[in-house]
Amino acid sequence: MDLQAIIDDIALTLAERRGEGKVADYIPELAKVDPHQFGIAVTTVDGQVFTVGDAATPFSIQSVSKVFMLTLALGKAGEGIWKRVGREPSGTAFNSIVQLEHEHGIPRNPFVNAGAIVVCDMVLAGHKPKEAIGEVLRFVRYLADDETITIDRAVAKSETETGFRNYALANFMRSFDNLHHDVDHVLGVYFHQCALSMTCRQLSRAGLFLAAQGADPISGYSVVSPKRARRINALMLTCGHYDGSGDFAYHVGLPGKSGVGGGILAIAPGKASIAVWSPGLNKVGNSALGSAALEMLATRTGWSVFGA
Ligand SMILES: NC(=O)CC[C@H](N)C(=O)O
Repeated sequence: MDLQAIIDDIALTLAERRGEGKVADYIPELAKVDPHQFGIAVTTVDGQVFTVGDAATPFSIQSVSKVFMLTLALGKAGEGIWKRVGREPSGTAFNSIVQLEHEHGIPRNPFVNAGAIVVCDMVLAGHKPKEAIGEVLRFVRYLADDETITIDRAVAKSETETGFRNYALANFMRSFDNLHHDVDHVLGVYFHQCALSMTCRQLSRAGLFLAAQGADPISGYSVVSPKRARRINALMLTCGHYDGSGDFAYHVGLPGKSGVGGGILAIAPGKASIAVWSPGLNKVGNSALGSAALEMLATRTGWSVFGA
């Protein structure tokens, strides 16, 4: 299979649709991003990397970071985390507050904002916010084997100034005792993790352990157990695209996690880790062209967890 030819052709086919969708303008800093950008990076489990388009341009990974935070929290607190956050698809928007009241401050899953905020609270345990942010950055640099990855302070500041809904979610959960630290501290960690700035190439490399039973096939280091990798993939498949998760599974058939920066990390277990980026979002807040590109890639490679 000629992966380079496949992604070259996908980029060419989608060229005329560049700019489709709407950038996430509720975060002022993200509203400035040129919507015509588009990139794909595929890192295979045997260590080859294929890229096309703007795969070397850093972008705000936003909620894709929730996969790495969940991995960290599971490492720290183990399966005990599931007492404070669920594992079911939400069927609601990523920043929805309605379910939280019915479900007594326990978010549906770790990938909606409320769930990710609880996960931040877990990672914060025993740390000052700065140390927790440092831990996240170190972890992602380690996974991507790239010390140049940074957090975009302007994006973190922009969200701190305008993240009213996230403050509402956090305060609400605090009232149910499902946050154990200061709301400002927890959100400080949350906004900085969302502001991680990475290229498609770095992101696909960072996700590779999930395609390889939890061990980095390039360095040989174990990141998580095979069972844990399988479970994180299961959550990405069922919850990684919010109320678009069913649609993504139907069209792409791979575990995936999206972010409002327009990035998507998709995992083809046993095959490859794929990052796509295009800032224009569809109605549910997932990259419009990124989703289309992944559907084409999954179709042409036969990479689907539901059979070729
Ligand atoms: N879906 C997303 O990427 C949302 C993340 C964003 N930082 C927010 O909290 O709204």
